[in-house]
Amino acid sequence: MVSELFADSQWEPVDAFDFEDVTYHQGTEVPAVRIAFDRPSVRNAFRPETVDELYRALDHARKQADIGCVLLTGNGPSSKDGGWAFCSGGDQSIRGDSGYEYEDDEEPAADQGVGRLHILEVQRLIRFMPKPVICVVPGWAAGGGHSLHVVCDLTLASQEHGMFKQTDADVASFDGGFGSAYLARQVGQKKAREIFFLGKSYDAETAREMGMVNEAVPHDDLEDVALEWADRITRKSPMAIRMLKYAFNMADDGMVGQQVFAGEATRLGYMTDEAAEGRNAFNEGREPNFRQYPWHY
Ligand SMILES: CC(C)(COP(=O)(O)OP(=O)(O)OC[C@H]1O[C@@H](n2cnc3c(N)ncnc32)[C@H](O)[C@@H]1OP(=O)(O)O)[C@@H](O)C(=O)NCCC(=O)NCCSC(=O)CCC(=O)c1ccccc1C(=O)O
Repeated sequence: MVSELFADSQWEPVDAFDFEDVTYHQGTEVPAVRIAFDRPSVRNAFRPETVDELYRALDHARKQADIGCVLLTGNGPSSKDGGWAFCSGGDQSIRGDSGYEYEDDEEPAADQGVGRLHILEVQRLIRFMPKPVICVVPGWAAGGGHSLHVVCDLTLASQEHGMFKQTDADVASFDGGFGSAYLARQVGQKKAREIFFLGKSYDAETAREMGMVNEAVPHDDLEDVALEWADRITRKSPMAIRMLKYAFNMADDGMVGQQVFAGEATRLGYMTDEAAEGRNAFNEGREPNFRQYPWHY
């Protein structure tokens, strides 16, 4: 069993990968993928191997032209105590003095003498990928897991088990990027500071009222609703959804946000006759005739 909430008939495994710490499935009817942390006995805490696999799955999903939406979730419940989690952040049991350490000494990064903090690369991948990522929270979203939910485009949470808690300051960690600054955009400065400084736990309904969760839904319906949302999104114009995501990002992402948005605008520009005229004129060694194109207003 992948997870108690997993609907077998809706998904098939993505065969290209043989992951240990995450599961990766593609929709049978909806053009979406489901990527899930698969370490329920430690509340889906991530170790460097988990982050590598997560990155590879997300990057694969990013490049699939027939996939329009990513569901990011956590498998469960824990066979030890029945507890549910989306993700409880970095696995503290393998945290070294400068970051999280690989168990396998053969890993190229393992012999460089510093631990890994590359969950931030995953955050950037989620932020910049040209399709919505929905965080599906069946239990705890804590520490770096809380930050991951913050950076996702949308968050759906289990009414009964969804719990949100920022523990970074308890373990001397601090997400000074999206996990805090973008959170403040969602819930406001006072609440964001409360979440980090006090480290209180918030249930799904409270998190929704605060503005960091889109909807709290009955636990048993959580993945069905997530798939319905993915179905709804993927019936819309891919170009419009992509441009909207980048437009939403741009206000907070500075020149990088502008660059990402402008890159997509350039792609759209390249698709015009006007752009073809510029290219053809150069290749044919002649002056471009741009006078044939209107100055739109
Ligand atoms: C999530 C909890 C609140 C859940 O509480 P509860 O339901 O009571 O379960 P427990 O009994 O505590 O846990 C069950 C079981 O799981 C183990 N476990 C849970 N979380 C972790 C973890 N993060 N690492 C290792 N193990 C974990 C726990 O020990 C139990 O094991 P048993 O053997 O059964 O006893 C609660 O579990 C909790 O508070 N967990 C810790 C949350 C936490 O502090 N996470 C780390 C925050 S720091 C971080 O995530 C760094 C992320 C990062 O890489 C980063 C890097 C650079 C900049 C920023 C960041 C960033 O912060 O994002």
